[in-house]
Amino acid sequence: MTLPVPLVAVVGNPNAGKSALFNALTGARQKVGNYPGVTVERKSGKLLLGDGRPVELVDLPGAYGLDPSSPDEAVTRDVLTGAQLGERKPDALIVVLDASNLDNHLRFTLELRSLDLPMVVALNMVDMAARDGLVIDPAALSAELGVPVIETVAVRRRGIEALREALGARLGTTATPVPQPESLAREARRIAAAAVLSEAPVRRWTHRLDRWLLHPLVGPLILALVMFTMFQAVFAWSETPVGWLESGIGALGAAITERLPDGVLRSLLVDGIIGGVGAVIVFLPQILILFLFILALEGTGYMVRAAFLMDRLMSRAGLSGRSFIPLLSSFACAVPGIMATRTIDNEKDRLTTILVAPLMTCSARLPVYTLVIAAFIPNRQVVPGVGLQGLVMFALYLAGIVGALGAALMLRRTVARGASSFFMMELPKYQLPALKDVALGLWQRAVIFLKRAGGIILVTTVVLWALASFPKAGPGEQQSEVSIAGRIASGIEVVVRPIGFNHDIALALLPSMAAREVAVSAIATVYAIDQADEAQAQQSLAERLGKNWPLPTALAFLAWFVFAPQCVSTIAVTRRETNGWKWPAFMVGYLFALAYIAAGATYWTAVALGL
Ligand SMILES: Nc1nc2c(ncn2[C@@H]2O[C@H](COP(=O)(O)OP(=O)(O)OP(=O)(O)O)[C@@H](O)[C@H]2O)c(=O)[nH]1
Ligand SMILES: [Mg+2]
Repeated sequence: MTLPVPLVAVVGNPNAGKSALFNALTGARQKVGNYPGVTVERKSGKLLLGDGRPVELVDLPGAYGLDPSSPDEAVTRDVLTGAQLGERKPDALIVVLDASNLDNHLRFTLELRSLDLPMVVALNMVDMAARDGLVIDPAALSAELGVPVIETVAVRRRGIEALREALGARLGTTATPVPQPESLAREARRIAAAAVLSEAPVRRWTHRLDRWLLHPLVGPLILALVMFTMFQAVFAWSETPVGWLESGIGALGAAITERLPDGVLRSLLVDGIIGGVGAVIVFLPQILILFLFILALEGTGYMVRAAFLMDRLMSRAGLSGRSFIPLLSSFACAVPGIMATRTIDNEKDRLTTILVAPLMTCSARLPVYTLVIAAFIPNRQVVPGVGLQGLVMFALYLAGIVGALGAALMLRRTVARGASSFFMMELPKYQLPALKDVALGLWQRAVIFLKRAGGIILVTTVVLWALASFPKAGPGEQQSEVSIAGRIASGIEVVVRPIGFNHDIALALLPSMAAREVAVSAIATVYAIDQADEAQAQQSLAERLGKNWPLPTALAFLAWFVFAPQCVSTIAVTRRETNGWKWPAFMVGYLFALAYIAAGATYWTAVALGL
């Protein structure tokens, strides 16, 4: 009977280059199977040491530590502790580290040391590190860790021979037990710092910044502060350009009114197109300011950090960090956001992300929020530098995010039950955003917005204008009551009356299914058609709203727009991405229910508070 050959496991963080190293060491002598009872692949191969001794090498799934957060990681832990069915306990380890990610990867190495198995460290990807201006001293690292450290470039087969030799020398020896440090992360950082000979300034900067920006407590606070500043700026910086646009559009309407005789054509142009579409176009500066922030933050490398910070929170809601980018793009529009979920390979993760994406506040809601806020929330400072209006806007965005996390949590427990996957992202270096990229991004945003205004918003507004203009009101009748649109609105009003909505809102709800901004253009158009006298025509839309709507109604309207699935394109793309009507129907149902409840609760709370 022959003794089994020694078993050596290749371990390390995901993407450290384990498989590349495994391939370089074993060549074509590989066997692929499955661990019994789980769908995790077992890849093993034969390796001949320098003296001809054979060794069986096994390529383990990447892991961040011995505390598993996925089935793959559980297999890694079980193999290492000898608990895995169908595997014997390894006799030695090859620990693979990504040199350019040293402090992160060393954490796992330190944890592995507690297994008391002989080990050899492969300091892999030194080519990438060198490219980034990072030089590491393997001898210093070896002295700190108390194990041999070999520099490798797995994909170029560099260091493979040295690694084989070191393994041969190590195999059969016993590891000296080392006490576990109190904090793995701190010890990993200390060792990494001791082993780094030189670092390009940008890497050093990145590390220093990340110490604060990714700090478990300070990091989220800074993120909240950044978002908060963004919404303050949306109001504070836009005042002047919005004023210009408003007076330009006003002047255009006045000029046409002067030149055309009173009639259907003039009403179409002035009340329908200029009044309606113009009411939406004035929000261009705000949208551009919002995207200026988003694009600049992306350009600096901060957005990925934001995703990293959100990952922990999202995993508690049953979403993975992979959902962050789709959800982030949903702040622009849910349609590209939902399409971006294709990168999520876990079906349940993907479905959950699609279903909650519409809760992220898309830029089409911005005009609605801004209009109502401008009309009802006084423009005063809560504390110096912090405006109340920006604060309310921040709260509305936050409500969407909290709603999404809550909904994800519910969905994960019910219709989208299943394990979620874990995801670790590469953090890029910080840099100044490229001016050209930001400018180009803003330009694209402006074009998208104006195309919407000239396309779907224009068409819907004109249709609404027609429905709101005919039949003509007789003496003593209100046009907005007797017109076709008015009658439809009166029907809808019955349903939405209990949550505090009025006739104006009821009228805006249906056309704003085409595009959310139409809520603004619809109200503007109906007011324009309805205006009884010159004095009213002089008032801005916000002023008129402020006079006509009770505050609880306005707040309920805002709450509605946080949750309502008010957009047919989103429903259509959901149908396409989920291959059927089941999930879009479900989405529309639960979001309308949520919106109705939120608006009702807001209204009745506001009424009870005597607002
Ligand atoms: N430049 C460079 N690239 C490498 C090196 N080693 C691996 N890579 C590349 O890094 C990527 C990840 O390598 P893998 O070998 O798949 O990493 P892994 O550790 O097996 O990853 P998981 O199995 O997902 O945990 C691949 O694209 C490799 O080609 C290296 O030394 N230098
Ligand atoms: Mg691998």
